Amino acid sequence: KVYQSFGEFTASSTSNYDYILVGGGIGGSVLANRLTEDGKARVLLIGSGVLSDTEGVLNIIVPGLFGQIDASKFNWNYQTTPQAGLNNRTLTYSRGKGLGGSTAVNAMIYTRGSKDDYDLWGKVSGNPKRWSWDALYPWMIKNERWGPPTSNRNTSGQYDPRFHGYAGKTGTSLPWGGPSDLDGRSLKAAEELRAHGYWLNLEPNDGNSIGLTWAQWTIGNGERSSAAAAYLGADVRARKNLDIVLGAYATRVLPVGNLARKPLDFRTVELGYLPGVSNQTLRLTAKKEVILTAGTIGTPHILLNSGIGDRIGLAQVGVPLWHDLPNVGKGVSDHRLAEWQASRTGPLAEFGPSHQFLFKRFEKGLSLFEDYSDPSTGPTTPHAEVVILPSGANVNARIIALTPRSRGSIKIRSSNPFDPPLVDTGFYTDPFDILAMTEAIRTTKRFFSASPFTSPNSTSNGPYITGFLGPDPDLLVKEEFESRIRNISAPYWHMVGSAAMGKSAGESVVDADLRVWGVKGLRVVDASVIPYVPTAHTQAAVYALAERAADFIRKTW
Ligand SMILES: Cc1cc2nc3c(=O)[nH]c(=O)nc-3n(C[C@H](O)[C@H](O)[C@H](O)COP(=O)(O)OP(=O)(O)OC[C@H]3O[C@@H](n4cnc5c(N)ncnc54)[C@H](O)[C@@H]3O)c2cc1C
Repeated sequence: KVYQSFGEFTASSTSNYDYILVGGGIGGSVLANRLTEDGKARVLLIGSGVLSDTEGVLNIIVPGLFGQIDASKFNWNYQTTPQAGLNNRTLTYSRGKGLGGSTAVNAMIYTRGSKDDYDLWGKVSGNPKRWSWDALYPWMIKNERWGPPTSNRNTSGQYDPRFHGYAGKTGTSLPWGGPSDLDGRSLKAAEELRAHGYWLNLEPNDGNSIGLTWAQWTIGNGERSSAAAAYLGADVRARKNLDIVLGAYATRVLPVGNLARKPLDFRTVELGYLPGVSNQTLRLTAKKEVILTAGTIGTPHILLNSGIGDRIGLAQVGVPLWHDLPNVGKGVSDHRLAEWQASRTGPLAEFGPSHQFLFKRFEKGLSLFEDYSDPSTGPTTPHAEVVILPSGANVNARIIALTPRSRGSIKIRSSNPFDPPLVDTGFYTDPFDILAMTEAIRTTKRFFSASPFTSPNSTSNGPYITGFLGPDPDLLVKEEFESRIRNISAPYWHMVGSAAMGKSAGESVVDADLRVWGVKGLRVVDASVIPYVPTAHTQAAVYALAERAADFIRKTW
């Protein structure tokens, strides 16, 4: 049953659930579906925020209306702390609030990342049989339902059908339109620059994403395939063993049973409304376990509010300590994005999403590697991504530095669980990262300097690219260039690692089974357990992780 309000739920609730899932994003939606599909376990999924059902909301469903989603309803709109690395700017940090979580508001780009990214999870967790590219690949396939774009255009030569799933839940497809004039030039430019490490990569999602690729999207049958749309359809909502409560906010998890006996057993969840609505709270205890699925910001926020975290940090804000776990909320990593533009001539006909992305690995001899070790996870891993986006008279390049060394944190500001957390992205606090962004911009500049863009005959009016508008590291003095980069850089909302998996409590928050170290009854299944940000947009990795986790959680019980 779906309870549309917390009030409706509190009137009839019982503690009759095997699993309580806290947060309705990817982790919550996937687990709610998979843990109830055999009809045996009873599951409660706690949706979040207020008015959180995303079903039937046109601006969410129609991919082209992405820019018009009501952020006041469906986004937490966290504010970061002033960022020293961004000239002390404070930024809004987006996280989805409705059912489907961030997949209801995200940009729908479908990229899995590199084989080496996933193999690192295996190394740091000590369990490569569970966490590695090869171990997770079947779960990527299980998640995916690939289909043609609704324009039914010819897409041959734009992907490799061997690397996709066709019977899963999340709809994926190539872009509706294309190839455009710009796409054709990009293909020729990649070919021309082969000796410099650019080429066409037929399939970006086969474990090696390096090259110019056709964009893939989590769009199925022309609609956004959010986690809620894909995993919580009418048939799933109708299951007798699944309850979904919307408009509830998890404040804390609490221990049950003998509080003098360690490890403490954290199977109780405390729920409330967001402040200003009601003071009513409700406590529910799961029979088997509580699974935090509240995302990279929500999950450490709940853990810290519960007294699970760094004892010194908790004492500073007056939260009683239940369990000292120093790494909660620490060591988060995220991509930084710079918008860079070139002006263009030629047809302006198509305004819409990008058709192509460029993933580039930096060449070995670059001077930045003389001073800094390479943080990339291995040879299949790119350092930079360029989302190529025609926009009126310009070509926008969304440039993403994919291998950050800087780390940020999620902390709590007070002992009031309703207070928003302190979100510190830590951008550009490690000097490598600004050099990496500089190189990423040079990568973009070189690409757009290829003859298909710049030769006098490339369009009837002259060159297609007529000039670079973005800050140019080869024209500006270093200080000015870097200051401009710090002014224009923004997060790409791919934060992970705030409750990272690892081999011990001294270095991580959860074990390879995603159980919180040192306590019982509590697991985390969301982006916060991913130890280092993959060199990709993160949703595909979280879907694979959640599918994998659903399977072993079910088998454990
Ligand atoms: C604006 C934006 C654009 C993005 N674009 C892309 C993209 O194009 N491609 C891509 O691959 N990735 C993209 N991402 C990232 C991707 O969507 C996330 O990595 C992914 O959704 C993370 O999944 P999650 O389950 O960990 O958390 P989320 O999807 O964030 O879900 C967490 C859920 O928990 C709920 N919650 C939090 N706190 C509480 C609480 N106290 N009580 C109850 N519920 C709570 C939240 O409301 C939310 O529903 C984007 C993200 C954003 C925000």
